[in-house]
Amino acid sequence: MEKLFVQTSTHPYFIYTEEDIRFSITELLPKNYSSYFIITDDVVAKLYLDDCLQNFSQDQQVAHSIIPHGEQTKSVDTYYQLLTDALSYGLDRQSLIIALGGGVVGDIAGFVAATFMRGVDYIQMPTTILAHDSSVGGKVAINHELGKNLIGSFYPPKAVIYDTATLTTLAAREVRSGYAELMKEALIRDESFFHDLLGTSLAALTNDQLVSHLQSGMAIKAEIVEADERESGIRKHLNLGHTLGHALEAELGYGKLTHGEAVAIGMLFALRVSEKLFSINLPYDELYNWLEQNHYPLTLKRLNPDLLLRKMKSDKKSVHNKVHMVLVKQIGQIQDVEVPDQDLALLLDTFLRELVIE
Ligand SMILES: NC(=O)c1ccc[n+]([C@@H]2O[C@H](COP(=O)([O-])OP(=O)(O)OC[C@H]3O[C@@H](n4cnc5c(N)ncnc54)[C@H](O)[C@@H]3O)[C@@H](O)[C@H]2O)c1
Ligand SMILES: O=C(O)C(=O)C[C@@H](O)[C@H](O)[C@H](O)COP(=O)(O)O
Ligand SMILES: [Zn+2]
Repeated sequence: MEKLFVQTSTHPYFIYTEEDIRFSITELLPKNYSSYFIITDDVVAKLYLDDCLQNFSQDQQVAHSIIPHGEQTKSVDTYYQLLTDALSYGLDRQSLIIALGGGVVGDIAGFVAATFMRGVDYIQMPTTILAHDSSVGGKVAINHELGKNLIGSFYPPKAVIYDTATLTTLAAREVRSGYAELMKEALIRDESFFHDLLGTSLAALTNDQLVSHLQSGMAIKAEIVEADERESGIRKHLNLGHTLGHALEAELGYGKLTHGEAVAIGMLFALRVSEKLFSINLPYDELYNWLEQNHYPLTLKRLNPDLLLRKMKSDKKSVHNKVHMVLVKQIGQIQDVEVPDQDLALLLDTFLRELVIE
């Protein structure tokens, strides 16, 4: 079993990664809890809920709630429903919440844990490639119509239990989505990882490749969140591609693009802006070609740039209503830069012309 340690301001935790580890949850928990509340979505429930329930004996109190799959579920309504469920199941402060699913389940279940009775323990059981990122670091949130993850908290889990066997059932689109965040981690920290990914065909991905990429990605993520848990400095680097990415997700309607697809377009934009503002050349074409060869959607319907800009300003990195973008000086060298409105409008307009179809 692979074990990665993460220190936080409140407690340390481990990320356990292994095939079929979903059958050994209770051995990895820090203590016995008064009750267990599994939160999952309808797709994951059909595949893996029974396997998780098998971990518990008859005399343990275990409840579960199944939420609809997809980004639209990361809403205040679902959040409220989950709190109601937790209350009606009789959860108390010694209960454990188990987030079984992708980033949507992880983010909303984590936010329920952060706020139920002012905070109860929870663990992450990621089941998507993308959730190698979302399950680590304790950012938990729900969306607002006006922007992504605008209601949330920093609330680290007590453990991350990552069963890589569950990734075999992912749709190709979700594999792509997860690889966008791996590409992001490579761009911000590790040039050889970046070239390794550029040489990877997602259609021909082997299990060994996947596991090695996940280990590299999680090591980068863990190192950054340990150094800057609450995003006052270098954690912003993990937001590469997200300023435009999140704006696209909200403006197009949650779930139209997957998070990773939106971040992929956002990373291309961040590279273009970096090239212009720093007068340098970056591997834009290499990234674009890799995304195209792996069938990422790289065209967009016509969007109102003013509305998109407004959404970019609702990003949590904005200060005094000015957009801040995470930019690339060279692979592994990242800078958070305030981009003046006029420059941004011009750069966005040019960029969108390359991508927009009628
Ligand atoms: N907290 C963070 O640090 C952080 C980091 C990155 C992304 N996120 C958030 O994560 C979310 C995206 O996460 P995601 O891409 O995992 O999306 P998701 O949770 O919606 O999962 C994608 C789809 O795959 C299905 N699925 C999940 N596991 C499966 C499996 N093993 N087999 C088959 N189908 C499976 C789900 O039902 C869903 O339909 C976004 O809301 C994003 O904002 C958060
Ligand atoms: O962990 C982080 O920090 C990240 O930025 C990881 C991102 O991949 C993730 O999408 C995160 O939720 C975005 O954070 P936000 O603060 O912009 O909502
Ligand atoms: Zn992300």
